[in-house]
Amino acid sequence: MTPQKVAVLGTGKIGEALLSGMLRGGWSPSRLLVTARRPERAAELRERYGVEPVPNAEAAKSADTLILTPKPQDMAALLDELTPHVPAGRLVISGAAGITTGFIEQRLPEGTPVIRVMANTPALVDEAMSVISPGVHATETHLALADEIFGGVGKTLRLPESQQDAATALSGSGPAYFFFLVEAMTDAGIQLGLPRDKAHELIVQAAVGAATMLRDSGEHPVTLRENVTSPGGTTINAIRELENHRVRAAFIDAIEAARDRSRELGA
Ligand SMILES: NC(=O)C1=CN([C@@H]2O[C@H](COP(=O)(O)OP(=O)(O)OC[C@H]3O[C@@H](n4cnc5c(N)ncnc54)[C@H](O)[C@@H]3O)[C@@H](O)[C@H]2O)C=CC1
Ligand SMILES: O=C(O)[C@@H]1CCC=N1
Repeated sequence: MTPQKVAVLGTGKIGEALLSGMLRGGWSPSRLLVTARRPERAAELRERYGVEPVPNAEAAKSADTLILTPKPQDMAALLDELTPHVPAGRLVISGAAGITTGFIEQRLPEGTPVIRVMANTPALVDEAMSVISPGVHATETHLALADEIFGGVGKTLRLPESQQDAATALSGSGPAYFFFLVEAMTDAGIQLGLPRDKAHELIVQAAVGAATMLRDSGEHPVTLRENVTSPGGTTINAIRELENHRVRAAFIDAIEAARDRSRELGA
C-alpha cells in the first residue's frame, strides 16, 4: 500500500533530510506536504523543494501518512495541535528520540496506528540507518509503508521498541561520533605539521575506505584492524595509546549516556 500523500510535520534537519531523499527517490512534490513553525522556514522549503507548506491542522486532515519530526520537547505541543484534526486510521510515524509510541497513542484518537523510527542524517546521501518499531495498532501493512519511505534513503531495520533508546544512541547519534573522530584526527594531523586541508583529505579517505571494507568485506572489525597492525610497527604504538587513554571504555560510557538521555526524553 503506497500512501497517496505524506506530510512531514516539524521539518528541521532530519525532516528535510527525509524529504529531500523522498524527492530524489521519485516522490512527486504534489504528494508531499510540509509544516514548519517559522514562515521563513516554510518559504525556504517551498523554494528549495517545490513542496507545499501547510498549517499542521491541514496536513493532519489531508495527508494519509504523517511523519512527525519536531524535537522531543516539542512533541506534546504538536500532538495537542494535531489531535482534533487527525481522522481515524491515519498512520503517524514519529522520528523523535525518546518519545514512545505509547506517548503518541495516548494523545491521538483511539486506535491510531503509530510507528517509531530512528533515522540519521546520512539520509541526505541515501545512506541512512532507520530503525523501525510498531506501536500497538500498527499492522504489517503500516510497517511495510514505513520500510518503503525510509528504505528510500538508506537501510531499515525492525527492532522491538524496547531497543529504540539503544538504537538512538548507536545509529541515530552515531554519525556525530565519527565526525568528532575526524575532527580529533585532523587536530592530530595539524600537530604533526600537515596542512589542515591535506590532513582532512587523508582522514576522510581513510574513513571512506574503512567504512566500505566494514560494509562489504564480510570480515570482522578485529580482523580488519589486525591486518593494519604490523608487528613492531606504527599502528600498535597508536593502539597502545588509545588503550592507555581508555578510549574503548569512553565509547561505552558515552553511548550509555546517550541511551540514558533518550530514555529521559521519553519519560
Ligand atoms: N538531527 C539528527 O541527526 C537526528 C534527529 N532525530 C530526531 O529528529 C527530531 C528533529 O531533530 P532535528 O531535525 O535535528 O531538529 P530541528 O530543530 O532541526 O527540527 C525540528 C523542527 O521542528 C519544528 N517544529 C517544532 N514544533 C513545531 C510545530 N508545532 N509545528 C511545526 N513545526 C514545528 C521546529 O521549528 C524545527 O524546524 C528530534 O526529535 C530528534 O530526536 C532523529 C535522528 C537523527
Ligand atoms: O541528538 C539528538 O537528540 C538527536 C537524536 C539522534 C541524533 N540526534
